[in-house]
Amino acid sequence: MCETMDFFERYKNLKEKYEEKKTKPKVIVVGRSNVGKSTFVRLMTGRKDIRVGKKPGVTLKINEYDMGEYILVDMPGFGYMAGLPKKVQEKIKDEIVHYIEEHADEIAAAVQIIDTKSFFEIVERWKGRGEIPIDLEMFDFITDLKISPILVANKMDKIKKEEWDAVLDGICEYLKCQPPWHQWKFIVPAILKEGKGIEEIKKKILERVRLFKKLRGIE
Ligand SMILES: Nc1nc2c(ncn2[C@@H]2O[C@H](COP(=O)(O)OP(=O)(O)OP(=O)(O)O)[C@@H](O)[C@H]2O)c(=O)[nH]1
Ligand SMILES: [Mg+2]
Repeated sequence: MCETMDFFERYKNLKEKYEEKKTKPKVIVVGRSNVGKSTFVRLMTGRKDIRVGKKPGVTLKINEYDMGEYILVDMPGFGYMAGLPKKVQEKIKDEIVHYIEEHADEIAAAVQIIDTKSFFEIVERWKGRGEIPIDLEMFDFITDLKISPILVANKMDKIKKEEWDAVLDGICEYLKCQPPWHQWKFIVPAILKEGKGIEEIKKKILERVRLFKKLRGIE
């Protein structure tokens, strides 16, 4: 899928449409439950009322935060959520998918966060069951809609420093992107609970938002 990520072309096509409707671009934050989405949104907004928690399933609603240049959208997690029936989990996933489809033309970037250590274990478990791992399904879904991804490999404090490159290259392979990982500008290793990686992610968000606006003729 990496070869087909022609976002420039997409933005250009959208320009005409958006000359009429000049809404602020959105930046969505997606990922499984408990990967650190709200930790990230808290860091970005400085808002202490945003709940983060040890158990999966803390955020159950889609929350939008005005960041000035764009709207940051905190999403509930998809996948397992503590104490929630499967039916509710499915409903939440449907809401996320619906939101992304409905607003696809307004979304300048998607910050997809993974818990790097459990990512491998979960992907293998799903594959073993013959299912498409939900993280990979989400990445495909976003890039199929031609939304520019920023993949945050979070909780890198759980990985030994000398294994970082091999682990990040492994993620690339799962995403069907040729290693080495650092040639793909959309992958950012992070330790969000310590604020590490946040500046790099901010930079990438602003690059995408500004390009999106420029090509849409906003400002
Ligand atoms: N070890 C480690 N833990 C982290 C890191 N970032 C966040 N966490 C912890 O992971 C847990 C979940 O964080 P949240 O930000 O609530 O995760 P979320 O993705 O919003 O979870 P849901 O709302 O349930 O979908 C919290 O206990 C955080 O402190 C990190 O870089 N390293
Ligand atoms: Mg949350």
